[in-house]
Order: sequence, then C-alpha cells, then structure tokens
Amino acid sequence: MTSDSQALPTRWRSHGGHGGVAWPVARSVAAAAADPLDAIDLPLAAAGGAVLAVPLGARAPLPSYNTAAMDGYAVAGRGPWLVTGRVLAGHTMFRAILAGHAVEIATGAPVPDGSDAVLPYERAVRVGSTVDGVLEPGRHIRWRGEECREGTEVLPAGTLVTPVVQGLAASLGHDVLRVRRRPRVAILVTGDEVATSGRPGRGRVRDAVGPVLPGLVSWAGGRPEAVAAVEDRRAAVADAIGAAAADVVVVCGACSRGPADHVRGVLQEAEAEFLVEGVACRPGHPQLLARLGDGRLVVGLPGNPFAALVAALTLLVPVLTVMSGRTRPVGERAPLLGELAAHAVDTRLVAVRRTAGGAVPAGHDRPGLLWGAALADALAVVPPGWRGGEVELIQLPT
Ligand SMILES: Nc1nc2c(c(=O)[nH]1)N[C@H]1C(S)=C(S)[C@@H](COP(=O)(O)OP(=O)(O)OC[C@H]3O[C@@H](n4cnc5c(N)ncnc54)[C@H](O)[C@@H]3O)O[C@H]1N2
Ligand code: MOO
Repeated sequence: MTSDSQALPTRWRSHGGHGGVAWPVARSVAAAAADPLDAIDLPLAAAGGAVLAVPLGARAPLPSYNTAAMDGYAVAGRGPWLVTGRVLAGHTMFRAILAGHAVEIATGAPVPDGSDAVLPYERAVRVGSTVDGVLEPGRHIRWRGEECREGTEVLPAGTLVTPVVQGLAASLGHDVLRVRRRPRVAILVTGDEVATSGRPGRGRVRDAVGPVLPGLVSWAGGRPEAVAAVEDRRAAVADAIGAAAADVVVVCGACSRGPADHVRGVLQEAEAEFLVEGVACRPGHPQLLARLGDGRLVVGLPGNPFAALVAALTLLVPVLTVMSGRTRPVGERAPLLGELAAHAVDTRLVAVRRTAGGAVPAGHDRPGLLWGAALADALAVVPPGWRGGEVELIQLPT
C-alpha cells in the first residue's frame, strides 16, 4: 500500500465524458483493494515466483564440514609429509591424520581432523610416498560454518523466490519453502468477433489480449488459469464471472457502454462494489475494478489490445503485486525525449524505449495494436498538462 492510497475513499466513479478517476489514484485504489494472501508450504521446485512468507534461515552450518577448497594434499604438522591415502568428495574414510602425515584430497572432500592446511598440487613436490611444500596454516580449507552459521537468517520475509534463491535455499537444506500463496487469476475474453486462430477476415479480429494476459499475470505474481472465450451474451458473461474459481477475475472487452458491453450490468446485478469505474487516461479509460460479495476482485479491461495492456498495468498488476506479497516498485523516472503533446485532462501512457539519454517514444501506439508496446520496454506516464521534464516509467512485462 502506498501512502497516497491510505486516505482514499473506497469507491470512485467516472464523472462524465471520458472522465474517470485520475490515473495515479486508480493505481493506488487497486493496490489498496488487495491484501497479501495466506502463507502456504510449497516444495522448493514449485516455489519459484512466490514470495517468502517467513525469513529464510540456514538449516545447517555452511559448509557443514571442513572442506578442501583445492585439489592437493591435506597435511598435518611440519613437512615433508608421508602420504597415507586419498580422500575424494563424498567419501569420509579419513576421520583424522597425525602430525607428519598427509592424504591426497579432492576439492569438496572432508578434510581429516588434525589437518593444518591443504597444499595444492601446484605447490607440492611429490617424491615416492612423501610430499613436501611450504605450509600455510589454514590455507585452502573452508572451515565448517565459516560461510554461514546454523540458524542464521539469510533472507528476509518478502523476498521473491528467484532461481538464485531456490539454489541458495537448497544449499541451506530446505526442501519446502513457506511462501505467500500466489493469486489465482481467471481470464475471460469476450467478443463474438474475436478469433483465436488464423488470419483475421472481414468482421473478425484475432484475440491479442488472451495471449498477453497469462504471461503478464505470472510476471506480476499471479497464477493464470487457461484463457476462456465468452460469448457476447449477458447470461454468458454472468455465468463465466460467477463460475470463475479464482481470487481475481479479469474480463477483457464488453467494459464500455455499447449494446454488447455486459460487464458493468452483470456486476451491478451481482451487487458488486465498484472501486474504479473509468480512469482518466489514454488509452484505456473504460476500465474497472469491482469487488464481488464473496471477496473476489473483478478487473475489467477494454477490448482494444493496447488499451487493455494499459488497464492491466494500472489495475491488475498492483492487485497481484499486493496479493502475492511482492514489493511495489519504486517509481522510476527519466526525461521523456522527442515531440510529445500532453492531454489537457487525461494521463497519457506512451510506449517508450529506455536509452542512456532518456525515454524515447516507440511510436505505433494506437489503442488497437500492440506494435508500439512490443517495440518498447516501458510506458511513460505523461500527466495532464505536462510541459516537458522527467516522467514516471512503468515496466512492461518481460
Ligand atoms: N459510446 C462509447 N463508446 C466507446 C467508448 C466510450 O467511452 N463511449 N470508449 C471506446 C474505447 S476508448 C474503447 S477502448 C472501447 C472499449 O470497449 P469494450 O471494453 O467494450 O471493448 P469491445 O467493444 O469489446 O472492443 C473494443 C475493440 O477492441 C476489439 N477487441 C475486443 N476484444 C479484443 C481482443 N481480445 N483482441 C483484439 N481486439 C479485441 C474489438 O473488436 C473492438 O474493435 O470502447 C470504445 N467505445
Ligand atoms: O481508451 Mo480506448 O481504450 O482508447 O481504445
């Protein structure tokens, strides 16, 4: 939750024309509408992308035994040393050696008690069964617990479980991680003109939003259900929303005010609480956020694909970020380069590429096409009346 969201009323309504709540307010209302989900235990391999619900601790000292850091000889006392055997990684046959003795040792093998150092092969002179060299006490041994003591808190709660964290957790002896449950997201795509394969013919348009949402949802911390196509009939939209077993239901299309735009009507009939109903931004103003009586959140996205992407980044991503326990990103700012006119009352979301000198508009960012967004790596947030200078950048899904 951001500080600007705390004093906000819970319900915001569009106020005529394009109108709608200010874009930054919509984003804050979305974040404030969600709470982190419960903590669950997941097998290590399945925990990627979730957030630690509790700190990650070391279940063993690391290394867990005195370990050879080089291939060579573990030596005890002063040289030359009598070589009494060989110990490889994974083998523990030499518990201890006496002063004047050495064992050949592989990197990763347990160093026998009594050893003073490991003498690497490169520094060793072997003659028959004796070896000699300059003893550097303590060298080339990773001592038990020197990297991390048992019980040490290594990562705080709230850390995103990345592949690197999964590797670290394995080193520390974890098989299961306690993480925040990731929100389940149902994805409904409406529109009788929408086709899911082939070349779009007359009166048909390829679904360009269904292919975006699963990746965007995962990237933002959620777990997408399979995309479901929904007929442009009120009962079909109502049934699909009603039956969606999810924490968040995303509906694409049918969010405006035309004869086939059923989402608002269905939500009104269900006595949903409207939290955002129209946002003063371009593109993407016909977007909405509502809470159903059973607590599920519904995010309505406009049908135009770039407008849908903008709306998903405005409402859906903050909701999923909070539910999944992730940290909301600190607003990145950069100068906006090139000729660009702000809108008088609406926030513009402009597809840009980051460069060393600032953000450069990618062009091709009409509401109906994802061309500009596909060329871009961020959206520039251009406030109404902006006259130049730095703007906020929001990350596009990767
Ligand atoms: N009287 C008004 N009409 C419209 C307004 C308005 O304020 N008053 N806003 C316009 C804007 S802006 C947008 S955006 C659209 C949003 O309308 P809907 O959310 O109801 O979306 P649809 O009407 O279903 O579709 C709009 C457009 O996008 C195409 N579409 C739909 N779904 C997909 C998809 N999955 N993939 C690709 N393209 C899709 C659809 O064919 C339409 O061309 O409303 C305006 N009208
Ligand atoms: O706001 Mo619409 O979303 O421009 O195409």
